[in-house]
Amino acid sequence: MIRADLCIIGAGAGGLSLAAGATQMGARVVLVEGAEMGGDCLNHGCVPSKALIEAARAAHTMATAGRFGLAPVRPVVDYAAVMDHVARTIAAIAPMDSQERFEGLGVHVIRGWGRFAGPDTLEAAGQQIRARRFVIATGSRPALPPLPGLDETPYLTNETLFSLRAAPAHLLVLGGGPIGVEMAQAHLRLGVAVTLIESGRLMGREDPELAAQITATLRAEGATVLDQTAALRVEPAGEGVRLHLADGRQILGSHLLVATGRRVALEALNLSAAGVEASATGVRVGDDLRSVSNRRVYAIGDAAGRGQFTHAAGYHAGIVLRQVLLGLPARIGAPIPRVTYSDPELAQVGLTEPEARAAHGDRLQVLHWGFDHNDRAQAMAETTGRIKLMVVRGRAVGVSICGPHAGELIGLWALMLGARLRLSALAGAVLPYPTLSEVSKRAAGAYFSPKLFDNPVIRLVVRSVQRLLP
Ligand SMILES: Cc1cc2nc3c(=O)[nH]c(=O)nc-3n(C[C@H](O)[C@H](O)[C@H](O)COP(=O)(O)OP(=O)(O)OC[C@H]3O[C@@H](n4cnc5c(N)ncnc54)[C@H](O)[C@@H]3O)c2cc1C
Ligand SMILES: NC(=O)c1ccc[n+]([C@@H]2O[C@H](COP(=O)([O-])OP(=O)(O)OC[C@H]3O[C@@H](n4cnc5c(N)ncnc54)[C@H](O)[C@@H]3O)[C@@H](O)[C@H]2O)c1
Repeated sequence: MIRADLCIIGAGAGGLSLAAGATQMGARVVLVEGAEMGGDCLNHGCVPSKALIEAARAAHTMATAGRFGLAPVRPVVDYAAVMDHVARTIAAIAPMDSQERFEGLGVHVIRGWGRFAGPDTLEAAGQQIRARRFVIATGSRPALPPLPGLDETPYLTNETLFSLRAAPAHLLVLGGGPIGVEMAQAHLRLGVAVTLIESGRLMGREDPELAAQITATLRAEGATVLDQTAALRVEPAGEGVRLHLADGRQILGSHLLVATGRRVALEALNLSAAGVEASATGVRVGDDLRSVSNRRVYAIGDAAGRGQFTHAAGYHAGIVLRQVLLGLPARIGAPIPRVTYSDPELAQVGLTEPEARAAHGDRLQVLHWGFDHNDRAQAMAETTGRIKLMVVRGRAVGVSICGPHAGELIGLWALMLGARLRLSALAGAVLPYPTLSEVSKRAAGAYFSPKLFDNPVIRLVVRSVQRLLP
């Protein structure tokens, strides 16, 4: 029997953050991992997808160099070599998440699938772990749609896509969320024919106007985007797959990528033995991330059902660390930004315009600023997109950005919303010229422009003061 203060199940983004913090603060920590150290983000998620996107961006820059007066070249793509870049990127980051590093920090790492044997006991790799507190950090897996024929048809998910060595001739992407959109555009730019099939609206969670910009860009780059399109069934067809659509059309592709959402990975845990309640979206927890039915148990990251992002998992780790190590209260509540790494990028923090309108009605003011009015974006010849600020009484309640490096720009707004800063704080700040960050300042400034300019009272005051000045 191994005894510990804290037993963490899952060595992904959330579990590793928590293990590193807890052991360095003096707790006895056991970390249980059934598959690869680093979890989804490192091995099958953020890291490989962003490495592929960067290769695709380089190809796109070459192909569109004409905008800078350089002869555009359509690059010869060595898909296997691109996947080597993806593998090298994972390998470069992996040592930070490795068993050796965590053992060096003092964590007891057990490689095996964890399964509860009671309210305070977990079994893994033939060992029993009794801990004061357990943290479920088991992440999520691809959710497969109930699509007739899928079982008999070869298909890819994010868990197998990055192992391909030859470029698909025609990639069918089922699902137009962040995974589908990012992987569709990356493949398109690497010379692959892409058809994206989405049953609803592409990027359905995002601001409709900005999401439409992404759809338009994908189409302009050559993708076939079939939104509001239901797939009826799928079947193998020679070396590839045939998708039957509800409208009677059939699409033939060489590969099918299923990107229709994620389901939390809780099956292996035998939660009932520990009396831990869960739903389809995750372990049932309060804002303190503590199980509502077993107070020894917490859940973080995708398993907590409160947003599926690496930075959310890291944030959750901090919330639990405070409670289980120091016995202090802590609750989630910070605004969690999200970014889809399409080009242009689509970033969001707080409420979208429809959400803000529903919550704040007539008190809502929506301010815009276009990247076409930004000098740096002009120099980069990347002027597509805009920032939208949802403002209530001088403070932003939500920010949506579609444009170059939107993911870098949204960080400032996560701070503005999290610290409840007024727009005047940003409008009064001096930002370097020429930077993309000026779109944020100009949008904030737009809140004050009507109050300062075209204002008869201000004009009267200025005229009076001017008469008095020597
Ligand atoms: C293609 C793709 C791209 C993504 N891109 C981004 C991005 O750009 N930015 C972003 O913020 N997020 C991104 N995400 C989401 C991000 O990967 C997840 O939100 C994040 O990995 C969640 O971390 P986690 O710690 O909850 O789970 P994971 O990182 O999934 O780790 C869970 C770990 O638990 C292990 N495990 C499961 N069950 C057990 C068990 N019973 N016993 C022992 N071990 C177990 C698993 O093997 C796994 O290693 C992406 C996801 C995908 C699929
Ligand atoms: N850049 C990032 O931060 C990033 C990137 C990738 C993934 N992620 C995380 O992973 C999560 C999962 O991503 P995802 O894109 O798989 O899921 P998602 O749930 O965000 O999107 C899935 C899409 O598939 C569609 N769909 C579902 N069933 C379908 C069917 N049968 N036919 C056609 N379309 C169908 C849905 O309408 C939806 O638009 C994201 O929500 C996000 O939290 C984040």
